[in-house]
Amino acid sequence: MTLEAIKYKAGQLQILDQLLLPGESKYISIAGVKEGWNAIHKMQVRGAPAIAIVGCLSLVAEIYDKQYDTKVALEQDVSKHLQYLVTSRPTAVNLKLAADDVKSLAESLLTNETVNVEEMKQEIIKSIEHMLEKDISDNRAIGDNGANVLLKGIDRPLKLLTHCNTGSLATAGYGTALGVIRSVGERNLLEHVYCTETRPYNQGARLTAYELVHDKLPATLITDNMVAALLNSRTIDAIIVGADRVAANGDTANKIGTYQMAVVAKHHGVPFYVAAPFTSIDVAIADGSQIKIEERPEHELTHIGGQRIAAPGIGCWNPAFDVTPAALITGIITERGVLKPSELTEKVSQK
Ligand SMILES: CSC[C@H]1O[C@H](OP(=O)(O)O)[C@H](O)[C@@H]1O
Repeated sequence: MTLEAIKYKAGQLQILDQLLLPGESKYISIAGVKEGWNAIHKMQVRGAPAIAIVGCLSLVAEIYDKQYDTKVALEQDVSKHLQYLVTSRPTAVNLKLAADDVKSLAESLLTNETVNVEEMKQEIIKSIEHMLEKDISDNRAIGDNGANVLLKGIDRPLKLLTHCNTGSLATAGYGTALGVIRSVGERNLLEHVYCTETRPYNQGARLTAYELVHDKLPATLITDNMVAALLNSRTIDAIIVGADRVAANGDTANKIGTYQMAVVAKHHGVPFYVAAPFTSIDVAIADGSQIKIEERPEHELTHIGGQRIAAPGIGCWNPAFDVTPAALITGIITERGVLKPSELTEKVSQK
C-alpha cells in the first residue's frame, strides 16, 4: 500500500492514478501541462492542495529542459501555461492562488535586471518545488491545531466522523481533516473514526478507508445516508471535513454531502469543523454564493467500475461540491490556528 499521491524529482513528475485505487497502485508520468491538466480534470489526482501542487509541478516538467532566448519569452510561456492549468477544475481555489503566486514571481523576475533568463527559470522552478514541503508542514500544523481544539477540556479518546478524502491522497502528505484525525491518533486519543463512502466518486470508501486501514486506525465505513442515524444512535464528538474554497465570511465549498452533514450536526449539537490551509481560503469572494460549483459527467453517477447502476434514460444532476454556510461551522482549523469564520479576512491579510 502506498500513500504518496505525488512523486517528484528534478523535473520528473509522477502521480498515483487514484481512479484505480484501492485495487491497483499505479503511477503515471506527467510530462507537461497537457498531461497535468488531463490528470486533474479526470480526477486521477484530486484534492484541493494536490491539484495545486500537481498543476504547478506539471509546469515545471514542461519548462525544466526548455531553453528560452529571452526572459519575456519565458514569462509569456509560464503565463500561458498557468492560464490553461487553472481551467482543469473550477471550484478548488488552491491552483488559482498558486498560479497567481507563480505569475507574480515571473513578472517580478522579468523586471529584475540582475537576473538572467536561466536564473529566472530556476527561481520559478524552486518556488514551485517548495510547495511540496510547505504543504506537508502546513498539514502537520493543522493536525496539531485540530487535535488541540478537539481535545480541549476532554480527557478521553474521541469518536470522530469525516467526509470524502482529505489525507495524503489529497495533499502532498499527512492531510488536512484526516491529518487532524492522524494527530489525535498519534496522541492515542482516537477511539474511533467513521468515514462516509462519499458518492459518486467514492473518495471515502476507496481512498479514506484505504488510508485508515494503512495507518491501522480504528475505523468504520458508512454510507452517506447514514450520517443522521449515526449521530442519533452513537456519540460522535465532532465532525471534521476539508475544504475546496473558503469564502471571506467563512462559507465553505467542499465535497457534495458536506452541507447536509453540517445541518445534521447542528440538529444534534455536534461540533462541525473545517480543516483547511490558507491556500484554500479565497478572501477575494465575499461569501459562498460566488463559488462556482463544478458539475461532473453523468456517467460518474450512473456507473460504478464501468457497470451501469442507474436506469438508462434517467436524468442526472452531479454537482461535485456544495456550500456550507459559516453559521453551521464551529471553527476553521488552519496552520495558523483555529479561526472563527468571522476572523478570516483579518487573519489572511496578516500574510
Ligand atoms: C484536502 S482536499 C479538500 C477537498 O477536495 C476534495 O474534492 P475532490 O476529491 O473532488 O478533489 C474534497 O472536497 C476534499 O474535502
